Amino acid sequence: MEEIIINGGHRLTGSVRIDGAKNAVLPIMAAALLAGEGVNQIENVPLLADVLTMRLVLEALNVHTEFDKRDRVLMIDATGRLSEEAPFELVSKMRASIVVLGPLLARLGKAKVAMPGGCAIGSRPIDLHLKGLRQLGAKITQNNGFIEAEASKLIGAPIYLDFPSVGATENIMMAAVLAEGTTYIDNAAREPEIVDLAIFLTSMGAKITGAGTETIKIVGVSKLNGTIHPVVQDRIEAGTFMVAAAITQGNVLIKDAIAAHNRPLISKLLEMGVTIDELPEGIRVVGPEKLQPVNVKTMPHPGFPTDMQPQMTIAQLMADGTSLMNETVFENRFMHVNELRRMNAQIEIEGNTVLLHGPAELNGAPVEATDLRAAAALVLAGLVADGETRVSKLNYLDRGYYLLHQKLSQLGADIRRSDVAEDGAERPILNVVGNNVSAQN
Ligand SMILES: CC(=O)N[C@H]1[C@@H](OP(=O)(O)OP(=O)(O)OC[C@H]2O[C@@H](n3ccc(=O)[nH]c3=O)[C@H](O)[C@@H]2O)O[C@H](CO)[C@@H](O)[C@@H]1O
Ligand SMILES: C=C(OP(=O)(O)O)C(=O)O
Repeated sequence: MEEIIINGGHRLTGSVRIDGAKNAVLPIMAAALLAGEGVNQIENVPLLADVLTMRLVLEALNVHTEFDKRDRVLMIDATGRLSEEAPFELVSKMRASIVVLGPLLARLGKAKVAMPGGCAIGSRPIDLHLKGLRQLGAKITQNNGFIEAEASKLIGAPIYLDFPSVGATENIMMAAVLAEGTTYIDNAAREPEIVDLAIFLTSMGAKITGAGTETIKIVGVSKLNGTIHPVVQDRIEAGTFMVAAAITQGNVLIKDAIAAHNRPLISKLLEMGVTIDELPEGIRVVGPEKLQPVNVKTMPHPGFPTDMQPQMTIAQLMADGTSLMNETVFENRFMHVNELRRMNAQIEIEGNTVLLHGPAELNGAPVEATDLRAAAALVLAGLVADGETRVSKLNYLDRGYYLLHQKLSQLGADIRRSDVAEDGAERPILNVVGNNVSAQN
């Protein structure tokens, strides 16, 4: 069983480099399907399990890919004869693979993608994706667990999203870039990853304005070409390190972090008494002796990100008093709470709100991750717990963090990753070469 083993109580100091964003690279990899000519060169690609899964999805669609893991460059050549079917085995492994639906439909006039199903944090329907694609003229049916979409021609249209869904905005954008005429997406998602996707598509030859605002305008073009694109920095990984510094009375420079992408987190950490300096070289975070309690509500961007909610609850637990966390985006994103209770945390759940009673005196314990950000939160809890914490089910962590344990160790945490073999002996699981992982797929 792979575990991260942490002995809490160490101050974090130094600087840390953040990788490219998972939530930007996945739709960008799907958008590469739109290039009928030329090869796409995606740079700053994070070495994550989800990236490897999306690469398999592309290869199942007959796309040729080459991944230079040392330099983090992924070449995607979608100029060959593509298949329209994204298989169940891969889509069921990663919900985000649903974003191949829009580009496949635009490129081939048809697509068959397995229904992604729910996941631990919520039921996560895709009705808004399908409604938008239908408004562009697609005929969509659901048969035997697959979504089948067809359109001899996509035609631009005004589309209003009932909720600013990130995935629906991306799927619709990627279909509309090759549609005839103009599409407006109203109440669009405004996340920085939407902006990065729009930059990528524009560089491929698409005509998009308004990404990052609530109305995105897309004027369809007849073809798109391959381009070169560096993936934007992962604001959630950056935010996770900001919380790590805040709770350990640390002093950490998050290199090249983009403050504008983490405004809601910065604002809440300042309220808690954390010192934050926005410098040309990044964001410096200095944790105080005592954190002040603070109430937080998750919202679509530019609200407080749900992907930082579990990590933020650790800062709230360490604060001097009771804090509230209200989760409004996903209906089941408090699964880390039961594990934290095993570490002696005093937490009450009332509907979609938790009351976190601080300052917690956390005890190290064996705990299990239940989803990606829960895994990160448990690692953070281990940094401030008394004694040894062992976090298992690291497959969740590997979806979104590359060598988190190594980066924390370089900042002074007592943390290691092990694979406990049959004979009980521990051995490192990742074959690390410099800042690279070899033979991971
Ligand atoms: C790969 C990726 O980028 N994942 C991110 C993306 O997920 P994802 O794109 O799945 O998230 P959405 O913004 O679509 O979902 C937000 C809410 O809208 C609901 N909804 C969504 C679509 C739909 O058709 N119908 C519907 O009801 C969902 O169930 C959820 O309650 O944005 C989420 C919200 O910031 C993040 O937590 C995820 O990390
Ligand atoms: C929920 C997340 O991702 P996904 O949408 O890929 O499950 C996340 O990154 O926290």
